[in-house]
Amino acid sequence: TQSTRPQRMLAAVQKNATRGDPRSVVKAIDQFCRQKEWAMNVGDEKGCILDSVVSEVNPATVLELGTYCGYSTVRIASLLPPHAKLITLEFNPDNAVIARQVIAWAGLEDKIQLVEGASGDWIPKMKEEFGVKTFDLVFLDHWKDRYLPDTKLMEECGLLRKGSILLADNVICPGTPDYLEYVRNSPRYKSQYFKSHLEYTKVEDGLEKSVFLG
Ligand SMILES: C[S@@+](CC[C@H](N)C(=O)[O-])C[C@H]1O[C@@H](n2cnc3c(N)ncnc32)[C@H](O)[C@@H]1O
Ligand SMILES: O=C(c1ccccc1)c1ccc(O)c(O)c1[N+](=O)[O-]
Ligand SMILES: [Mg+2]
Repeated sequence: TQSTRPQRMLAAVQKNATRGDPRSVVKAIDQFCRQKEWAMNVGDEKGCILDSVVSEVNPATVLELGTYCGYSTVRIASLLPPHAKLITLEFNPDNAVIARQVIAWAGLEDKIQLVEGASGDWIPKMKEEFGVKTFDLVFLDHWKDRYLPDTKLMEECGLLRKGSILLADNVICPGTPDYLEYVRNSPRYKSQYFKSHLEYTKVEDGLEKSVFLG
């Protein structure tokens, strides 16, 4: 039977990356996506911006919306301080199966909790299920029409504190116009655009970094 792109991506990781070496996993996936098949990972160019924001925030608690195969999950977790925790949400079970193996290959299982299910269902349960108070950093990279409703939901559930950082992928391509308008015009956020390109292409895209002001 025909394999899927995530399965072929995992095979490339297991073939070309070193177990326990997160950076080699990131490199193997980027090589696969540049040389073999495009895939919707945040990628190497925007990934460098992601790295710089993670390093600057040095978060103890991170929420990622949209795991896919775990590329950005591994990228973020590899930069976290000891005892820091990353919760990543993925509602496609086939993707979750692959992501768990990519995360294991990188040796980052202890820092990452992959939760299978929809963000809208799980965000209201974060406190009771995972003992989370607030998130220091949220990486938004799931379906683009969910960025705004989930941001409002996180506000309502008290998951953001003064200084929490939202980092959103794809604000230009495919685009998240309602989210962008909200974080750029709301008095509750201070927003900044990081111009870049759609992963593995020359098409313009970028990340929007928004600080929650409380
Ligand atoms: C662009 S991919 C994530 C890429 C990943 N962040 C990376 O850079 O490697 C988007 C993923 O979000 C998942 N997704 C979309 N909407 C979701 C939702 N509401 N809750 C949970 N997962 C969702 C999709 O199944 C898909 O795997
Ligand atoms: O929506 C797409 C998409 C649309 C059409 C075909 C393939 C992907 C996409 C493209 C680049 C991204 O970085 C990304 O996060 C997504 N996504 O699905 O969330
Ligand atoms: Mg994306």
